[in-house]
Amino acid sequence: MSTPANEPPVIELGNGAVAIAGRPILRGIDLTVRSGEFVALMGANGSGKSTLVRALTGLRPLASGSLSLFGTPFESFRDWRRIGFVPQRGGAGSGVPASVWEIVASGRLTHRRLLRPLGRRDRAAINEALEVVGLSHRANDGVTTLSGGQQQRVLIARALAGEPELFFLDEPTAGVDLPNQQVLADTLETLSVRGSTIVLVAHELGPMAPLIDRAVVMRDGRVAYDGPPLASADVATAHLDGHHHHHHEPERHDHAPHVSSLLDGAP
Ligand SMILES: Nc1ncnc2c1ncn2[C@@H]1O[C@H](COP(=O)(O)OP(=O)(O)OP(=O)(O)O)[C@@H](O)[C@H]1O
Repeated sequence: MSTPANEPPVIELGNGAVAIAGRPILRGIDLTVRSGEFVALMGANGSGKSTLVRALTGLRPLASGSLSLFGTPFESFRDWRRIGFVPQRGGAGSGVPASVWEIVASGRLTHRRLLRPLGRRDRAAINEALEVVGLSHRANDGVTTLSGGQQQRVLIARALAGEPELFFLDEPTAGVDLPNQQVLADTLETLSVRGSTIVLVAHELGPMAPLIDRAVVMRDGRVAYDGPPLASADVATAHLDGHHHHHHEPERHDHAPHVSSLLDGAP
C-alpha cells in the first residue's frame, strides 16, 4: 500500500488531549496514520483506546491539540462518508429487532440523497458488504437471531456498505468465537488489500496479528509505544506494564511492511 509522497496523512493528531468531567484522560498524543496503513491500537483496559478513537472521529471533543483528517483541519472536515466506524458491540441487537439487511443499509445513509429511496448502486454496496462478511443468506433475519460473532460481522458490513476509505473498529473480536474471529480477519485482510486504512482497537490480535503494519500501545492516556508489531502484542503490554513507569519516546516508523510480505512469512 505505497502512498504517493505528496498525499497528506489520513489522520494527523498533534499533542492531543481529552478530558472527561474535568479529569484528564488523554495527554500529549501524537499520532499520524498514512493511507493504506493497518494500525492496531492496543493497551490495557482503561488506557484510553476507545477515547482516542472517539476523539479521532469527533465523537469526543479534544481539550487541546490539532487534528486533521485527510489533510483537512477537523473544524472544516465534512467528508464523513470517507470514514467508517464499527463501535464496540454491547447493546447491538437489543431493543428493536431490525433485520440484518436494515442494519447494513443504515451504513449507506450518508451516501443517499435526503429522502430518496436507496438506488441501484446503494443496493449493490449493501449486498456486497453482506457477501464480504459471509451473511448474505441471513439478510432477512432479525439480528437478534444471530450469534454475537455474527452480529459483529453485521456491524462491519454496515461500515463496509458506506465504502469508506478509513475504518475504525473498536474491539471487534471481543467475546467472539475463533471461527468468527477468522472471518473478521479475512474481511479486514480484503479491505486492507483493497487499500483501505484501518485503525483497529484490540486487546488481543488473534488471527488478525499477521495483518498489522504497526502497533500503537496506549498506557495511562499516553502513547507508550508506536512501531512495528512485536512478536506478541501481549508481550508488549506486559513489558510496558511491568517495567516502565515513564512513557517511551514514540518510535517513528514510516516504512511499514506490506501486508503481502507479512503474509508471505517475511519477518
Ligand atoms: N464517559 C466516560 N465518563 C467517565 N470516564 C470515562 C468515560 N469514558 C472513558 N472514561 C475513562 O477514561 C479512561 C479511558 O477509557 P477508555 O474506554 O478510553 O479506555 P480503553 O483503553 O478503551 O479501555 P477498554 O479496553 O476497557 O475499552 C478510563 O479511566 C475510563 O474510566
